[in-house]
Amino acid sequence: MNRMEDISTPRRTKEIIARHGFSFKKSLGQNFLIDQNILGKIVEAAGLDKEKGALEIGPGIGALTEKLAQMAGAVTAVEIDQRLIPILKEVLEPYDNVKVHHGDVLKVDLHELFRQDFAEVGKVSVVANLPYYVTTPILMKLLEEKLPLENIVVMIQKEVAERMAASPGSKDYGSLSIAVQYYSEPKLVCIVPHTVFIPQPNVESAVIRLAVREEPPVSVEDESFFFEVVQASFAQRRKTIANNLKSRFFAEEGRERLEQLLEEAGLDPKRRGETLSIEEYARLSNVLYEAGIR
Ligand SMILES: C[S@@+](CC[C@H](N)C(=O)[O-])C[C@H]1O[C@@H](n2cnc3c(N)ncnc32)[C@H](O)[C@@H]1O
Repeated sequence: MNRMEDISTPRRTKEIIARHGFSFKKSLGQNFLIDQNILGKIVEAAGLDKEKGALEIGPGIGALTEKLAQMAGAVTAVEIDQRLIPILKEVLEPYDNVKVHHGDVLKVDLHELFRQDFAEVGKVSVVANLPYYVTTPILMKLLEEKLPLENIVVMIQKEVAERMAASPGSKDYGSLSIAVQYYSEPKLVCIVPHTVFIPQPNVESAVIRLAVREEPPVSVEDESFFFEVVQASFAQRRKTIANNLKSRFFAEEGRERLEQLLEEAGLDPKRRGETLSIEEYARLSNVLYEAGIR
């Protein structure tokens, strides 16, 4: 076999897997990419160059890592499956700008990792074909920890991508849309067919790009209270905001006080959580917070 053939070609992927006797673990969300076109779209969406860094979560056998190594100045990949570490070492050997760490990304100190691995580069992107069983915790960790990121380009389950990018009033709009949009500007890059993976997943996939904001789009008195108000407002989607907030915050204060505060925030108590914009949630949480509601 020609050693220069890309890791992601179906032939080379199958050869690497067979030679190492690797078996896929469904529980780790192992669906490897075997399509040059999709890999190209993912890498292009991140806008990498040799001055920039890329953090990959879950490199698998290195299909995407190889493309990142060709485009970025420094690449760091975190892989949970110990069995993949020697394979990655072997296949990525031609690239001297790649570091592979064994670990669970949810437990890794990412600020420390950034200090160690990205000291020499400017902006950093997260680029990954994420394990679908932990997509939301991984993305929320990346966003909440306020890492110095330019953007996050990830392949995820299509429904989750649609929820992240949804606007008020749509059926997909919910607390995940608001959390993601508080920290970033999401944009769907493309929908991806099952055929680009081995093994093929049972769900549809999409690539999404989150342009990380330097500042949130709204000013809130208390971030965690803001997110609590959002969560509470969507607790039961069919209920009005007044009814949802009543159950969560106004057990003692009473309905009248709640309606007074909603009016102060300029909100009709009969509206449902899915119709409120992020600005309206900010106004609402600030009014409640200043009134001493917790
Ligand atoms: C969908 S596969 C993507 C593999 C490869 N990047 C590709 O596109 O072919 C997800 C990868 O994430 C790894 N993984 C799963 N959970 C992880 C975690 N908590 N931390 C780090 N890696 C994880 C899996 O072992 C697997 O290699």
